[in-house]
Amino acid sequence: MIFGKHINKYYIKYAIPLLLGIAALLYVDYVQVEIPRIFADIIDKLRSSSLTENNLNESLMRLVWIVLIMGVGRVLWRIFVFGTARFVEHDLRMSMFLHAEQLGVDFYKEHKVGGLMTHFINDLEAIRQAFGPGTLMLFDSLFLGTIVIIRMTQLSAEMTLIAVIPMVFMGVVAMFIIKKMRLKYKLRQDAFEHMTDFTQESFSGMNVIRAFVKEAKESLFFAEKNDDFYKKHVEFVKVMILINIVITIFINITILTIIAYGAWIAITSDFTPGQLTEYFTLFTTLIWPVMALSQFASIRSQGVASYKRIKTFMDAKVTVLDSKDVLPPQALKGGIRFNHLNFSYPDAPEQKILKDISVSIEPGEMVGVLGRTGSGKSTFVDLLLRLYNVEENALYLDDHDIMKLSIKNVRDQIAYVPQDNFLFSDTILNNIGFSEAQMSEEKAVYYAKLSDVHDNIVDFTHGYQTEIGERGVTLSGGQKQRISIARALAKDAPILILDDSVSAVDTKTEEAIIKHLEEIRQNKTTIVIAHRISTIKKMDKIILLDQGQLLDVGSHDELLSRNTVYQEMVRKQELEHMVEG
Ligand SMILES: Nc1ncnc2c1ncn2[C@@H]1O[C@H](COP(=O)(O)OP(=O)(O)OP(=O)(O)O)[C@@H](O)[C@H]1O
Repeated sequence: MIFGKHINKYYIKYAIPLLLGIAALLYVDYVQVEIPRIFADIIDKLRSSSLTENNLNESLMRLVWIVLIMGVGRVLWRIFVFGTARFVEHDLRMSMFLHAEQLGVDFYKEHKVGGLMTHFINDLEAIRQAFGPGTLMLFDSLFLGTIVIIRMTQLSAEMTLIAVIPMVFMGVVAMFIIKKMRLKYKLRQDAFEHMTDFTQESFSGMNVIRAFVKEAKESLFFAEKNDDFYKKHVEFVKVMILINIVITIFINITILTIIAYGAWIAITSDFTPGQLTEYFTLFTTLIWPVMALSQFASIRSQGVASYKRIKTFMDAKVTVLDSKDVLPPQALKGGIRFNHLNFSYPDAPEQKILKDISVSIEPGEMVGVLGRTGSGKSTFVDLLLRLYNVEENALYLDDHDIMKLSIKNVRDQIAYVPQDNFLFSDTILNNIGFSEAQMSEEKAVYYAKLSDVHDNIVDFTHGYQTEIGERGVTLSGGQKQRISIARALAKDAPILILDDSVSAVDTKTEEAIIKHLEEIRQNKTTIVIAHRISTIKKMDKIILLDQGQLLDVGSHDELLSRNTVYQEMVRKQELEHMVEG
């Protein structure tokens, strides 16, 4: 059993199956205690030669019934308690994923993917164990332990006192060890997280490692993390073993005491051999609740440590949220206005990335964004996607302050080709059709042709059904870029943003794509970040950024006639072009 604000709701949601499971468990415990009594009865009747065939059959029938009830009961509590724990794990994983989708770019900058994966695998498993087997062990040990002790006390209060005193000592010692175990488990999980982080990053950067011939160095680093995890794991296991040793020692001491004391009272009093047998059987039945209690403590301490880690993740603040006075969904025409906008990234508030930007883009305009590397071009478009919060009245979509529009509303109206051209490990068709539930191949072909990638796709053996990524083909940088463009075009949104998205294609392909954009994006706003002036030369407007400042806005001819920085850029690129021949 484990409690916490992210878990408590599941006790209510799954109260019925949980209660049914616990009821089945308690009933099994209740009938189970009857077994020693039946054996004692048979033994005593045998000793006094009063056992008849009828008596024996009756006792055997009772035993059969008890075994049957226990069998059915055990299946029931497995289904209800363990099954519920699986549902809880499933639901919690779902809400963790939903939360992960809400968390902002700043969170993913701070937390590594490998570590987050540990929450979704190991920590959830520890919580499931605490919720399912943990709950079962707690109820089982408390209820079975109590009824066994009551029955043992009825048989011999003195002997029960002797049996229970070591158990109490054992409980106290175990409590100290369990506290230590919780700490060791946390250290083990942290070490595991570091190892997973490192592994994930090494796999992602395998080509860089190979290119720099750094396999040996990486192996050494990995060995360090692996050794650390091994040590932490062994330390944790040592404490687990210690607790088992303590329990075993105390139980054996108690068994020895009971045998000696039981034999003595059997000789000196009217305690019958049947009663002594029942007492021993009850005591052996008591071993399970004691073991279960210690296992419960171990499972729970792991569950609590894992829950704390998951809680930190679940409590991570979603910083980009809809404002309280959010407007109802608006159909946007594609007008954009920056109004003296200043922007700093949340993790570096002192460093101004965009400074006093004021510029307007009319609906349907095709706009190029140009600037040296690091001048703030990606930041400029990221703000349009509402990936970050901006000051009020600093950025407008049509006539609406972006901060007053719902995030969904904003993002629904924008199609985006990211700089890294991320594609999913799925078919090409599903990648192009990402904005729709199920895009027809015909439609995907239309957009692939516009992005000049159709001919490449049909060359693959499985065409549009070709799997991309780990399980499928590896695409070239240019192919990836063009599939990303097709995916964005297929969304057919009022605003389209291409963040340096034609850099990996040759000039001819680039020209073809831009021409297609001009044709199909009439009356829809298109923003293209580029490094090559040739990409944006013919656009309605070019926004020139430099060190986060808006240097100039105008057509190619206007900028060429008045802006020295632009003139210099044109001159340099013409020279490069000539050198490339
Ligand atoms: N998440 C972030 N946190 C802090 N600073 C950032 C973050 N992302 C970018 N920056 C900084 O903001 C500045 C502008 O970056 P941005 O990516 O917008 O430039 P860019 O013009 O698109 O560059 P490039 O042409 O190389 O893509 C850079 O100095 C960069 O280091």
